[in-house]
Formats: sequence, structure tokens, C-alpha cells
Amino acid sequence: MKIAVGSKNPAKVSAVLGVYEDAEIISLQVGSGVPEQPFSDEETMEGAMTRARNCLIHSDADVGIGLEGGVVKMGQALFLCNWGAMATRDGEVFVAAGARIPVPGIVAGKLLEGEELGPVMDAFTKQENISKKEGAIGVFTNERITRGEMFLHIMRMLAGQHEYKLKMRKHDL
Ligand SMILES: O=P(O)(O)OP(=O)(O)OP(=O)(O)OC[C@H]1O[C@@H](n2cnc3c(O)ncnc32)[C@H](O)[C@@H]1O
Ligand SMILES: [Mg+2]
Repeated sequence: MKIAVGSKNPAKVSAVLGVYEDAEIISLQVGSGVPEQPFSDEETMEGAMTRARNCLIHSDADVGIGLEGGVVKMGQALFLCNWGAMATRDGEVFVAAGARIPVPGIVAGKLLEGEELGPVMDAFTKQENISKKEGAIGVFTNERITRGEMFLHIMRMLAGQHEYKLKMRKHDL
């Protein structure tokens, strides 16, 4: 099976590798069709789905994967929100969401002013490329859950839904 991932971000690509160890995996920079910083579940999920479909348009892969990070407002707090999508050649699209935690007020304030989480996290931690490494979720959970692990969880839910569908289809025959 050939799998195309719609991102070059190592935190995302490693999560796909973690589930599909034996597959041929390619990474492509594709459009998400949503703002760089999605601000709702709907927007973030749509970004993941568009990336997944774009992977099938721009490659000959059997399966396209889109992983997208955003934030969502709940009450007074902003929560990290992450979605994954898997598109297949027969037109199926599976989706799954990741674990969420609220971000500290100082970070939320910057995002509400229009800044992007990636650069805000780098400034906050005085480090570089946090979004490609442990991610915001890694920083704020003391690295008990890294961005890669969070996406790995999403990948398991995508792969599992795909497998279940194939299993059910076999039973129907
Ligand atoms: O190259 P791509 O695949 O776009 O990877 P990305 O790191 O930009 O990731 P997203 O577009 O999915 O995320 C949207 C924005 O939120 C940032 N972001 C999302 N989750 C993050 C996290 O856990 N840690 C740091 N930044 C994060 C990210 O850097 C972007 O500014
Ligand atoms: Mg991005």
C-alpha cells in the first residue's frame, strides 16, 4: 500500500510511519483550504479532509492522510484541537480527533490577537520549531503526550476505522 501524507512536518509524518511500518510513505506539501490557524473543530476537520483529498489528487498513492492542528474556544478557554482524515481511492473519507487540553491564558491571548500557535509557542518557550517536535501539547503536559504521540493516536483511529470497513465489506460478500 502506498500512503501520501499531506505535510512535511516530522511530528505528523512519524505518526503515520508509526501505524504503517511496512507501507511506502511519501510526504507532500498540500493546501488545507483553511486559514493557517484554524479556530474551530469544523475548520480544523475540514483542513484535515482537504489535505487528505489533495494527497490523492497530487500523487498516485492508494490512501491520502491529512493531519491538521487548530484551536477551539470553549467558555473562556482556548483548547488545542487536532483532526486527522484518511481518504481512499473509492471515495471514502474517515476522520478522527485528538486529545485536547486548554492553553494558558497568555498563549490564548496572543492567538485571539491573530497570532499563530507555532510562532507563539517558540516565543513562549524561547525555542525553535516546537510545532515540529513535542508541540504545544508536549510543552503543557510536561512531555507526557507529545504532538507526535497525539497524532499517532489519531492515526490509529483512522487506520482502525478503515480496517473495520474493509472487514465488514468482506462479510457482506
Ligand atoms: O506543515 P504543516 O503540516 O502545516 O504543520 P504545522 O506545524 O503548520 O501544523 P498545522 O498547520 O496543522 O497547525 C496550525 C497552526 O497551529 C500551530 N500548531 C498546531 N499545533 C501545535 C502544537 O502542538 N505546537 C505548536 N504549534 C502548533 C502550527 O504551527 C500552525 O501555526
Ligand atoms: Mg501549517
